[in-house]
Amino acid sequence: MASTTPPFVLSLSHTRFTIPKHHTQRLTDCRLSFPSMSSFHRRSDLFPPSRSKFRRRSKGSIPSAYITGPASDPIFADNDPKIDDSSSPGENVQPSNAISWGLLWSLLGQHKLRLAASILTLVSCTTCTLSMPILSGRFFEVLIGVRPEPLWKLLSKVGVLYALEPVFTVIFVVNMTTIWEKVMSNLRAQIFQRVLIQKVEFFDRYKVGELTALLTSDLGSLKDIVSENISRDRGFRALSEVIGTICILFTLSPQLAPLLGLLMLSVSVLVAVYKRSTVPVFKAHGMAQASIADCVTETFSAIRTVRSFGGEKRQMSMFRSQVLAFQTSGIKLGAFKSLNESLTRTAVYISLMALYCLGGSKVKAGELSIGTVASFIGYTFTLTFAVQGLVNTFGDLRGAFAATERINSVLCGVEVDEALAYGLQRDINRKEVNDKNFELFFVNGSDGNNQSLNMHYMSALKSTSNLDTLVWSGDVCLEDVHFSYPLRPDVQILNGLNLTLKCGTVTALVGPSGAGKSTIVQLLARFYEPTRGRITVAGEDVRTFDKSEWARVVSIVNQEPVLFSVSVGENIAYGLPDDYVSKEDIIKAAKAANAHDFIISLPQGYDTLVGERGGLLSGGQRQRVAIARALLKNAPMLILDEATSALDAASERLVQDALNHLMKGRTTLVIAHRLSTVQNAHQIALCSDGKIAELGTHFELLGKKGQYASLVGIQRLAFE
Ligand SMILES: Nc1ncnc2c1ncn2[C@@H]1O[C@H](COP(=O)(O)OP(=O)(O)OP(=O)(O)O)[C@@H](O)[C@H]1O
Repeated sequence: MASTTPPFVLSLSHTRFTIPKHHTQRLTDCRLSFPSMSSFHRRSDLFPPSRSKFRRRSKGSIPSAYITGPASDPIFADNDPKIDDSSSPGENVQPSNAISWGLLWSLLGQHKLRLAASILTLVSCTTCTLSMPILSGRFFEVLIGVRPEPLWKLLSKVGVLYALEPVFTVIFVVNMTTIWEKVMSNLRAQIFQRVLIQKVEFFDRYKVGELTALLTSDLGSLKDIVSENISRDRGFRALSEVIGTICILFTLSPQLAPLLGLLMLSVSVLVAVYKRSTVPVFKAHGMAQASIADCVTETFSAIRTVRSFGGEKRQMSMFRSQVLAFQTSGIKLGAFKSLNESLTRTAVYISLMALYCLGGSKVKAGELSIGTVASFIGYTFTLTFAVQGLVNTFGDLRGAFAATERINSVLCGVEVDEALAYGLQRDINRKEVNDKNFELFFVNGSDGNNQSLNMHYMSALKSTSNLDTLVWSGDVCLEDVHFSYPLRPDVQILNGLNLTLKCGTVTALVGPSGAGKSTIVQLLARFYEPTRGRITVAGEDVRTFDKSEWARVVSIVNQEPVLFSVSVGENIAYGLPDDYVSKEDIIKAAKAANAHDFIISLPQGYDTLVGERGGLLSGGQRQRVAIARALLKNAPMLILDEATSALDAASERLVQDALNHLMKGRTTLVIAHRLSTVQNAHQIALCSDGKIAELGTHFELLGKKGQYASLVGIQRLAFE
């Protein structure tokens, strides 16, 4: 389909941009962080739109289109996921846990050598520790002359143990810390990725603060389970000491050991029963903490609104109640913890008393040597600390389990956006990708924890058509589209909507507030999928393309473009987040977006930081940076959702100029309340009651004297 310049587009034929002949490797060196301007390199191509160059995947690369059902000429890799034709995406998907034992094992499995070293050193330092009471007993026996061993020999053995124990401890702690830090980094990356690939409705459901808490405090308590439990009296060491001590006690005195063993068993049962009752307290504490984070995030992200309404006192009072709730749950938690410790101590004191009474009488009766009782006393103390430490560890474990359950309940898996996850996983798996950027997201032996979810998405691959080509050359059609938002399934927003966005032309979408215009944008952007009907491009259902591929062919500029808190240049370069972008290309894009002049007048030019969400720039400046970003992206389809409505007349003119440039030759959908701004569009669609009620050019619709004509009349009156 031929591309035509809309009549209202200012002629910019004098502006021409060179198209670099070569294509640089896409994704070869993915730039996930934002390098400074000086490190930007050449990108593959640049605006203006040219259908002769398609910078995306070359033929023969990984296929990107799939359909369910039989395929005439399927081109797919053996390891592409398939489902039988009867099941649709999402059907029969078993919720899978974000954190599972399997995943933890795979992550730990990457550190086999270190694990082996840890186990060896754990056994060694426990052996040292547990040998000491035996030597102490012998020491007393040597002193009172019942043991014929030279004192210097005994002392040198003690000296060697004292020297070795700290060395083994250091090796054990260093190895355990290293393993767990690495495992946690992997896990954090996995969870981040898992959140990132959720469907958009997931983000409608959960607040940013809740999601932040998952990745910070909840994963933090999982991290603490090892970092806080590698000291002598905690965790594995405590466990090995308890087991070792009980074994030694049985060897030393089969008569005394059962009593102490029984006492230990009682302690464990008591503690276990007690701990079961504390799970809700841990959960409540975690949730109270998440609420605080939530309140803080909400307050500071809306600080201007808070200021403008004088809402400080209200926010303070909200914060106060969250903090008090956290405090109450913390105190309750503390009480449970301390009670737990006291219980342990009391039980161990009882065992010591039992030892004094029983052991003492056996020594008097000549059935037990004094050295053995002395060793027993030493072991009872070892047990005291070890059992106490174990109970603390169980407490931490409870917290970690509660946190894991929270993470798993939020990320239960059924809301994963498979069309996104699948494409992303394949991009990451591609050989060209710089592995260093993604190594944290890999788990040995599997593609992370999303593999099974993706197995339900697609069946057979139909074509490898270049999506870029399709969008540059074909119409985009909404066919009998029905839609209701997942969080409000009863409210039908679109009701059999049909609309064709002709290739290379401008379609304006107008209509009363709440009619569903922005919803159409969200569907075109594939933030949501239609509940019935379909969206096609050049006749192909868009659902047959993975979403990351789709994202590359659609640019959206809306009323409130979001900038990242990096430099202006880096924000523009975000148009091609996977590519290196040269400074010249950025400047070229900025010039075309009427942004260059204001950018160079900023203190550090293109390196000037724009502040959080671009707050250090004016609305018009933000808008032009967003347009430059879209120009750099050079996507064949463009969506302008009220892109100029928040601007004053001067800014609007500059932005409109830039937009006209951007729209040239692209399939464009413009949403505007001010009808004067869209009257030159190739076609105007009036959306009402979830359908397109009227369609035609400005004059055709005026001639119909329908809803559009009356809207124009109302706006004209308002203007006059
Ligand atoms: N994420 C969401 N979840 C549930 N309902 C939503 C969501 N977003 C929008 N809606 C609802 O969908 C309906 C259509 O909203 P939409 O934003 O598409 O209208 P619009 O025509 O763009 O309105 P306006 O011109 O005022 O921007 C509204 O009733 C709105 O409340």
